[in-house]
Amino acid sequence: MYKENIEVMISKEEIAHKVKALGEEITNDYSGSGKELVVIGVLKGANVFLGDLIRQIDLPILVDFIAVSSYGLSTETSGVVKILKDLDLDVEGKDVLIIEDIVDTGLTLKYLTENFKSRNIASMKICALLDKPERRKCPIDIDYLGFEIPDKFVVGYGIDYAEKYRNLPYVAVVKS
Ligand SMILES: O=P(O)(O)OC[C@H]1O[C@H](OP(=O)(O)OP(=O)(O)O)[C@H](O)[C@@H]1O
Ligand code: HPA
Ligand SMILES: [Mg+2]
Repeated sequence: MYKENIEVMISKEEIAHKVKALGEEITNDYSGSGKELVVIGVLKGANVFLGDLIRQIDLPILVDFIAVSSYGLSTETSGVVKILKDLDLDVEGKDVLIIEDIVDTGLTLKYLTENFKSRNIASMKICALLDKPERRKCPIDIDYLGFEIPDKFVVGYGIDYAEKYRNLPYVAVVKS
């Protein structure tokens, strides 16, 4: 049974309630901005969160995705080495909202925010479902946050362990 060593941390009902609230907040904040809002999901993990969240955003938005490789802290560099899948859309002059599933060390978002700033965007905000502040290696301002969680390895709702568990409808802890 593939779910024998996991324990639910955040239920699908809690997630749904939070996603609705985040969508309403984002809708209110960007209403009447006059610029196109581009919602960018960070693959693979943010795909589920983005899919639910955009249906709670009642605005004319564009959607795109980006994927980066990361090998964590095993080197002296930022830990994020390259873009595996770049954006399809031109974001110059656009309002960009980055959608992440989880912010851990912050290295992925540090790399991405610096990369997007080099593309002459109009503005950039970050929306993350989960935040693990205890793990942070570089400061990241999260504008729209779902849940702050302790330093535990989580899976589900798009988030994986060795590419497994992304399909779980809730966020769970992998029991050691
Ligand atoms: O804050 P950080 O320490 O950078 O960690 C957070 C990032 O790591 C995970 O993605 P991963 O690179 O494992 O790829 P995936 O989204 O395809 O699972 C997660 O989905 C975040 O994108
Ligand atoms: N789970 C899965 N992937 C991750 C996590 C986590 O808790 N933190 C950073 N990447
Ligand atoms: Mg990811």
